[in-house]
Amino acid sequence: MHPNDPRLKSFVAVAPDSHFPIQNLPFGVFSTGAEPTPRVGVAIGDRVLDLSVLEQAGLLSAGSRGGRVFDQPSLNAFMALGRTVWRDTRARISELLRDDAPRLRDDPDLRSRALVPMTESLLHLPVEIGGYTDFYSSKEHATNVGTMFRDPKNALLPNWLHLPVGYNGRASSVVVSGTPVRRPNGQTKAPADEVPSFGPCRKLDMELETAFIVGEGNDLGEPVPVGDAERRIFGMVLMNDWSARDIQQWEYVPLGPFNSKTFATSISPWIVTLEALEPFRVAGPVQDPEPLPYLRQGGKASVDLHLEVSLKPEGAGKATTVCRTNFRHMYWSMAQQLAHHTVSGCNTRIGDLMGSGTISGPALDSFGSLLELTWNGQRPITLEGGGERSFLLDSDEVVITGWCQADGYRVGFGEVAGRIVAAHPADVCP
Ligand SMILES: O=C(O)/C=C/C(=O)CC(=O)CC(=O)O
Ligand SMILES: [Ca+2]
Ligand SMILES: [Mg+2]
Repeated sequence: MHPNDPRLKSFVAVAPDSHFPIQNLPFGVFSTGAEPTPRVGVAIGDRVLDLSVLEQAGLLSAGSRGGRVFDQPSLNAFMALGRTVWRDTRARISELLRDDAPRLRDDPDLRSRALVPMTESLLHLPVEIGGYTDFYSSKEHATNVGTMFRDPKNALLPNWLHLPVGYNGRASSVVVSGTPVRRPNGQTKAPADEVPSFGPCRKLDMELETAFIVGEGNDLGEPVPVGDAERRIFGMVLMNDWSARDIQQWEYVPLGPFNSKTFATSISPWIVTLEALEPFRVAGPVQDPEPLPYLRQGGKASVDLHLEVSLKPEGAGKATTVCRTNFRHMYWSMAQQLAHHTVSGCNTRIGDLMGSGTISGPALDSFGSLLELTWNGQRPITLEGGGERSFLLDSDEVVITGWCQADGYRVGFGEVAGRIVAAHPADVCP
């Protein structure tokens, strides 16, 4: 049976609302208190399947030609083996986890070493990220920000419908879910101020995004054709592109965001493979005007991926869901983003992270940032259990989650979470 077959069941118990049924099998890097060396695992129900244990037991042969690939602190070595190996490995893992497969199921010693409770696992950044690019591919988001930051009458800039706008971000500050996020200090200047001042960001925001991870790079000078782009994508994660709006608004002209987005970018720890997302592929929005030939892509360019953002102040009994939306609203696809990124001859490398851009939908509660949800602070959000928010306060926690819904199970991403910690005192900063 194909590993995406809805009839598959695992001998590992999987709750119906779990994000990690046997049809998913996302890859990540984890460690435990008992074995603190990070290694590669796959999520199944509330367990992590330790691929380094299976590899050592001779049950996985992915790295047979290139040494051990799962006994590694990142997925880069495994990704380097190429797409056929990614697919064969996922199929092999699926076989080993099936409820009718005795090899792992009936070996209590191997099972206890290979299946680790997720609650006992520390999840790490799954890949070594050499480069990080962030796109700007939601038409609704670009229209909203253009309206607030620039000219409501010309909210969408003239290039926007012709190319997937993006900028080169900062790979060094990409962190895994759960890492605290320190409020940045920086320069700001409100329109009424005569000169800029220095201090903690007062408009700290989140951005709901997904990102894809390049699994096969391209050589310098060799663009990736749009039709060849998807087979190079290993998989997707959830991403929160934390943004300091007051710093951004002053600094971004004319080269784009700089310090306002480099203090942290959080990603979810499990990489959901493009293969697992295959059953949920859908067409994206109609593109009018038709893009130039190098960006033309037919077929199911998008994914029906439900997304939610919640906000929880420290000590609050309950989180408030502030956004519900769907990845399928995105105007520019991942393949178009990669084709455009490389059309100049720019090379990409295994492990490069490509952010989708903030994912906003058409409805008022489907906007993917507080900037849009509160309309730059003019319409604060009411929190469950009292209080309101325009932008993030210290100790607030933001959690992004997302899943594809099948009949009776979910192929999900887990979550990406981050809590805000107070800025360093501005007077001790240089
Ligand atoms: O329109 C602007 O000036 C800025 C927009 C953003 O901050 C969004 C950005 O980081 C790209 C995105 O996430 O869509
Ligand atoms: Ca962004
Ligand atoms: Mg960032």
